[in-house]
Amino acid sequence: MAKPLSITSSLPTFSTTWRAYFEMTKPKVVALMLLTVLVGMCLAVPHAVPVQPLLVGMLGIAMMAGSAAALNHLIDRRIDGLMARTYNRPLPKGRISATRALIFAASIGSSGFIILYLWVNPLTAWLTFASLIGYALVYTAYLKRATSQNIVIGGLAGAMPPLLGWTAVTNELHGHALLLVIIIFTWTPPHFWALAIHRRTEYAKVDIPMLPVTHGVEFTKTCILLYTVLLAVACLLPVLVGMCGPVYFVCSSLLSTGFIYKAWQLKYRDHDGLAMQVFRFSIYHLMLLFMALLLDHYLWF
Ligand code: HEM
Ligand SMILES: CC(C)=CCC/C(C)=C/CC/C(C)=C/COP(=O)(O)OP(=O)(O)O
Repeated sequence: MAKPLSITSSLPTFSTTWRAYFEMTKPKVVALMLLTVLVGMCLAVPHAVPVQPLLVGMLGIAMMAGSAAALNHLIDRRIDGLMARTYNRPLPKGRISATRALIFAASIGSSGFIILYLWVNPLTAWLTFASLIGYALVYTAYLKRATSQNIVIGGLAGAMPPLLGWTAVTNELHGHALLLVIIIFTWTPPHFWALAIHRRTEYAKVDIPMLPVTHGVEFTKTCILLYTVLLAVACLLPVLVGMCGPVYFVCSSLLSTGFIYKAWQLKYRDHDGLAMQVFRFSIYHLMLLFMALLLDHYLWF
């Protein structure tokens, strides 16, 4: 017997709509960014971080990063709808309209800016705003479609969070914070190009000039390997300037060795699945590296 037709089951509930908005903020990416913000805050002062910049700063930066991510969903809705990895996102699936997405991004972005400006400091508010523009407009709307170096240049916006954490607490720029930015900046290409190798046919289909599409898989694998070596050098800089001690040195050396080994395997051992292994490894690498910075800081002082 045919099942009775349910009208209500196809209507969006409060919880599915809420989940769709949440999904647009790229919560897992923003969560890892917030860890790097926290580390920037903790390393900025030898004592405990004051509660106000800690909580309010994290909230404001999270809101503006979430807004940048929602704008990325809005700008990319057409190509997202054509790629297997992204076709199910709220905008291409019609779970949220473009107007509502824009209102959502503008609301959380402007609220985040006001929170940072009034209750943290204007320097952090403006730097976070620059990161938002860098990711949502410069990278997404322009670089992504214009050059195979899109994520190298655009990666600067995603690398900013530890500096934002630092300025939230001190209200000034410092060379040590820039070293943390350099680490994420050199980490981004191997992080993303590994995924881009795996998804190259989809990027080619929508005419996005990602490196494996424009320069081929072998060249991209070589670049990934070179960037993991560059990243290993960048990871040593905090030790060389006396910012970090032996705990960080040991942990970061192990992580660098692991990442170079994975990238080496990707280049010289041809087997399916290695690219995604490198991508997943990159996420654990960054998370553990920043946890090591934190551990070292509190054991060192
Ligand atoms: C321009 C720079 C970056 C690009 C192009 C990029 C690209 C990507 C892409 C395409 C994914 C999606 C993978 C999927 O849907 O399965 C992803 C996942 C991820 N990225 Fe990045 N990324 C960048 C920077 C960053 C930064 C700075 C962080 C953190 C500090 C980060 C953390 C993550 C995490 C945690 C995931 C996994 C998310 C999940 O499992 O849902 N990424 N990245
Ligand atoms: C204010 C501030 C700190 C801003 C940072 C914003 C932010 C969330 C950056 C994340 C970088 C990222 C996930 C890029 C992927 O975009 P993509 O379009 O290449 O990937 P996609 O196809 O998965 O959307």
